[in-house]
Order: sequence, then structure tokens, then C-alpha cells
Amino acid sequence: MTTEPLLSVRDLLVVHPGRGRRAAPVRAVDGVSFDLAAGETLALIGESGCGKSSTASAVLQLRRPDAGRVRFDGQELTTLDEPALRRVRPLIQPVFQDPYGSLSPRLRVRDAIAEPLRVHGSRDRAEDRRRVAELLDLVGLDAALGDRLPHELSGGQCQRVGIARALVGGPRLLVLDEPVSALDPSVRSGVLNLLTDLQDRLGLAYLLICHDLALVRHVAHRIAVMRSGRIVESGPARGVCEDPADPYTRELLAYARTGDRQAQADRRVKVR
Ligand SMILES: Nc1ncnc2c1ncn2[C@@H]1O[C@H](COP(=O)(O)OP(=O)(O)OP(=O)(O)O)[C@@H](O)[C@H]1O
Repeated sequence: MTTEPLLSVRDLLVVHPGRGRRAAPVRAVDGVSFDLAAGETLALIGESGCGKSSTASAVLQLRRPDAGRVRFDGQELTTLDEPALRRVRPLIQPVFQDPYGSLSPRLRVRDAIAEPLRVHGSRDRAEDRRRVAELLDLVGLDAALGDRLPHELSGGQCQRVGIARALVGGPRLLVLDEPVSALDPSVRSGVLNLLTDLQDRLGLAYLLICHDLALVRHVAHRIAVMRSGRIVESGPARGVCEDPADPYTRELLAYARTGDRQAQADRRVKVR
């Protein structure tokens, strides 16, 4: 018996308008297809501008794709109207690179985490408080941090709040866009361990966008290499780079050279 993947992306096309007055439109994503199972991590890697974030936005339906299909948990998302999509959104949640930028500076942590519940119609404040306390505990934060504002948290704590907020609606898929690259190296492994622990406990699927090949090999199950809007190679994350004659390995090693330079640059824009 074959089980349907949680996420199935087929022939995805995202075209951005050209940036200059005479600039031609950019096919940022040009026929991308992949599957992702529940409990699995697929890492999308590739040099800057190859279309990783555009793919992520189209999967999240933050940016409607120009063509192609995005089937999630048996439902085709590209044809859903906005009210129907709002009901699906809690199940597919993003976690962004900049933990401060993804939280409102004026909302206390407990309100930031509870906000999506209220947006989706929750009127039971006591139940919301209980859920927030449960989530703070789940992401390894002390309940007292619930009273703080984002600027009163460290980068790692702030990213944990972002993860708690993503979890509040009971998602099945998280789209992780460089989730630790803006963090101090000393707290990165804690956040990564939290993500792998949450995946094991909750059966979450992760679409991971990351520049750091060493990290990707450690946390992902499969890797897809993008270039110029296309997936040019894909395969298992573990045991890769063992046969230099293999095209997938060659692609990864080539990526590692450009990607490492990008990762160095990323580290220079650390948040507080
Ligand atoms: N809103 C936009 N308008 C016009 N062009 C865009 C827009 N967003 C992205 N692009 C272009 O689309 C292409 C793919 O960009 P995208 O951000 O998806 O790549 P990426 O692989 O995520 O890059 P990075 O690793 O630097 O974030 C690039 O040529 C980029 O300049």
C-alpha cells in the first residue's frame, strides 16, 4: 500500500516582474516538483537567487504560484479561495530567519503566541492562556518569559517564541527559512535540537531552506539542490558526498563551495 505524501508540489512556476523599467520578468521558480512525507525534512539548498524563498512562499501560498500544483494533506491549495485558505494556514506555518523581525515589537510574548488563536476566532482567554503555557514549556522557555517584549529576549529565546507561535494552531508542516543562520553559533545547536525533538514528538514535516551544508546533512532526510529556479539534483542527506563521480555528489560539492561563501556573509549580519 502506498501512502500519499503530506505535501506534493508539481511543476511549480513563480514569475516575478522585472525590477528595472525594461527588465524582463524573472522565472524565479521554473517547474519545481517534490514530495514531502509527514515526519520528514527536505532541505532546499542552492546559491543566492536560485529560487528557494520563492518556492517557500508559493508552498505557503503567501505568494500564489503562476502555475503548478501544491497538494497538502489531500487538498489542492492553488485553487482554494481566501476563506478556505485561512482554514488551512494554521497547518502550514513559516519560521523565518530574523526572530525579532517576525514578532511585533509591542506584543508581549504570551500575546504574540496567542494572537493566531484569536485571529482564528478563539474567545476563550483561559484556554488560550493554558495553551500558551503549554507551548512555552514545549519550546523550552520559562513561563515567566511570557510577560516580556521581544527586545527583552535573546535571539535564541526569540526564535523559540517564533516556533511556539508557529505551533499554536497544531501545524503538520513547518517551512523553516534559514531558522538558525541569524543566531549566535552558541545557541544554534539548542534551537536545532529543539526542532528535531519537536519533529519526533509531533510528527512534523519540515521544508528547510538553509545555506549551511554541514547543518543540512545533520538535520535533513533529503536534500534538493536548486539552480536558476529548477531542482537540478536531489537525494538522501545522509551518506552523501561519498562518490565524487556521482552527479548528485558533484552538485552538492559545487554548492558547498558557493554556499560556504554565502554562509560566511550571512554570519556577518547576526542579530543582537
Ligand atoms: N518580489 C520580487 N520581485 C522581483 N524579483 C524577485 C522578487 N523576489 C525574488 N525575486 C527574484 O527571483 C529570483 C529568486 O529569488 P529568491 O529570493 O526566491 O531566491 P533565493 O534562492 O531564496 O535567494 P536567497 O538565498 O538570496 O534568499 C532572484 O532573481 C530574485 O532577484
